[in-house]
Amino acid sequence: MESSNNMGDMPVFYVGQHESKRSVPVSEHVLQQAQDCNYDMLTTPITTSHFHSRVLTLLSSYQAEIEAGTPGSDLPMPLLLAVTSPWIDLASPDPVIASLSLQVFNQEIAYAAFCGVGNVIIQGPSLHSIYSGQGLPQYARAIQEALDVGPYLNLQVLLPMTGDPSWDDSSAVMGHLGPFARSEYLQVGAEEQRHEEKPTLSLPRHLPAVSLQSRWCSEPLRLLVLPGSSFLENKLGYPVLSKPNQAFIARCMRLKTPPWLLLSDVGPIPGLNDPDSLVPVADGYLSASAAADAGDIQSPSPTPAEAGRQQHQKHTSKIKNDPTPHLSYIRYLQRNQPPKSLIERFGSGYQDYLQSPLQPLTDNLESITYEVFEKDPIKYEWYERAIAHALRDWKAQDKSASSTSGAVVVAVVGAGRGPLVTRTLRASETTGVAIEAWAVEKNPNAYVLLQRHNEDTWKRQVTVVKSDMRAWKGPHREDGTYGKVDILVSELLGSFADNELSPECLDGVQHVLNPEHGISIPSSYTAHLTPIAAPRLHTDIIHRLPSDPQAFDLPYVVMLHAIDFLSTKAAPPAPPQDLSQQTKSRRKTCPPLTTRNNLSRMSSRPGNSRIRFPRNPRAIAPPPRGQRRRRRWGSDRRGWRERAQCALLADAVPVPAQWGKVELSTNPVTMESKSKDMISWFPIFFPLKTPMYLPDGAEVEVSMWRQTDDRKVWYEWLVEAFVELGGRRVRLGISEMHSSKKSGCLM
Ligand SMILES: C[S@@+](CC[C@H](N)C(=O)[O-])C[C@H]1O[C@@H](n2cnc3c(N)ncnc32)[C@H](O)[C@@H]1O
Repeated sequence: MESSNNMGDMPVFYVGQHESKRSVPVSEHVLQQAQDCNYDMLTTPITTSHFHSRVLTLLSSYQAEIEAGTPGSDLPMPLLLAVTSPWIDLASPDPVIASLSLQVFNQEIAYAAFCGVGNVIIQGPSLHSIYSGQGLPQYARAIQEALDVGPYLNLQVLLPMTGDPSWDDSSAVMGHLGPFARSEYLQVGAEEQRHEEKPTLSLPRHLPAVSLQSRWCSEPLRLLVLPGSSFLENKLGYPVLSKPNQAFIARCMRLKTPPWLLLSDVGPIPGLNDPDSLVPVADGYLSASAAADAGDIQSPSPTPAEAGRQQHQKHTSKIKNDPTPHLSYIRYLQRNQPPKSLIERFGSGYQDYLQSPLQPLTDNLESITYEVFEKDPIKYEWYERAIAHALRDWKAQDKSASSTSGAVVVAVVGAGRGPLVTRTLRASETTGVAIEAWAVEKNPNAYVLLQRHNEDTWKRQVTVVKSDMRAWKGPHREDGTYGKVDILVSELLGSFADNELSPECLDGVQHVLNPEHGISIPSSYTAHLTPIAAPRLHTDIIHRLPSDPQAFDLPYVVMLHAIDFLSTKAAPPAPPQDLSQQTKSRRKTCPPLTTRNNLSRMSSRPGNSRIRFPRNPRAIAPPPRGQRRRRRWGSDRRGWRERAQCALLADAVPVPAQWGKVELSTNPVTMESKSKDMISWFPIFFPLKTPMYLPDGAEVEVSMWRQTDDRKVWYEWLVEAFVELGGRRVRLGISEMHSSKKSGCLM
């Protein structure tokens, strides 16, 4: 499809067409017509209506036989030589219906596999079986069996977006086997509920709460079904989607693997009866009025009669010239997606991509890695501001400097290829405060570049030292003594504040700091932690297990994307921090936390931390070093009676560094306001081998240890879940103890 936009920066929509009662077999001609209309995919039923009638006849004669006499347990089940459809009920509590459905299903799968079909869409379990749990295991078993029958098939299970039957827009499938289940197998109340069950699933006309939408975005969503009933009509009678539905689609389309869109029951493929007719291509170029939002999005979903009337009106309205108005609208949405942001463009290859944390202390980074760091459009700018701020303060407060010349001594420790040195020199120039600049780097290859920069760019204003900062004695003076440093600039903040071992490194260089006025930039930093659901990441790690049995015992650096925050309750504001205290110590224990997203702060000090995620978040003072800290969080109430999928413990960190008023943050709650577009750090993700299921409102308690021995540093983590029952706190589950000792960071 041509476009005036740069399509490389736009999400791509793959749109298919589905007719639940497709009468015409999908021939080459049909495919050709669909392609001409600008559809990317087409569904084809594996069964025919003739087959469906045969199964129903078979079932009724079998049931008549049962009524006529008592069937022996050895009576053979109806034998089927057939294929399947959405009218089977794999999760039926009635063994006859379940068995019949399974036979039909297996035939369908086997035939699809034989035909070499790649993707099979399977009706999910009914809402009743989801709610009651009845039949779900046998449904899961059937899917497992299907995977064995067709190991190369992609099975796509259709599920309702919400468990509330009022959201469910679909009409009951004629001849569905479910209602034939015998009453003795149904749980009390199930019969009454069953008429509400809608065996199709789709984007409802009115979306559920944002928290539930987020949950779906964290799932491996492959297909988004847009039934005709999810569309509204605007003033001109054109089908359009409500604003929330547009927003949800836009959000899904920005996922690393965006789902395909399936337009369901929005009319037939046009022009099939007239091979010579010219079918207009749905290219998405709609007039503003044709694509204008509908005014009344509160109107209920149409009844079948309403839907029929609407269908009729469509044919008589202005849109009759567009035989595929729904497709035209979706293509219009595609054309009008906002271009990708800076972070989306930079991070497109990194989204949900698990990486082992770098170890810049043991490994010598390559030039290309430094190059990636240096692409950050914010970090270096903010450092320069902070350094300028510190220099101005120095002058304003008339503090004595550590150099013999009176210049303020600034040392960049861990200088890499030198971007912070350049920024330091620039800050000195703009503030007019003279400095004596030092650059310390242990990577011998980066050291070569630093020397070259000093010759070519910095006009020999910098003294470059090749040394581990822990072994550096400070600025070497002509008389053979070692001086002190006034401002120590470092950038050793890993994803969890210290996976680059900044505590160890910075502890080892503290002795060079001017004891009276010396300051560190950053002056402090804080790690945050929050429980998340990340089913895609979990699956990814499972796939690594055959080649890496320790795959669950490793924290991963990852640009989190398709995840869901499990606790998003508001918490009381944090008490003010004493920044003057923080200027001397770069690692204050964290203040009590509280943010909109309940990200819990952790100190990056070595030692143990125990964090609970409370039902009603409370501020809790940090404990003395080495002791446990307790915090709790509650999982959100989502109005979804099922349990939350899994509580993978979580990252997060963003390590906000703070100098004066300058802060960097990768905390999702504050990053926009503090350092929008910063791309330097991704969070770290602590996986759980066995995901924990959390009912609404459960409490998650996290214990985390930062362990060290003489050689390395590693983490250990464990998660517990609790619920309150009759006023008592009951443990629901506990994870394995995970430990990254085997792949710890070498000191
Ligand atoms: C994350 S990189 C930052 C580099 C540079 N400041 C930048 O922003 O591009 C950290 C640097 O610190 C260096 N480094 C790490 N530990 C060190 C240590 N103990 N002594 C000296 N340099 C160290 C690494 O070699 C690496 O060049």
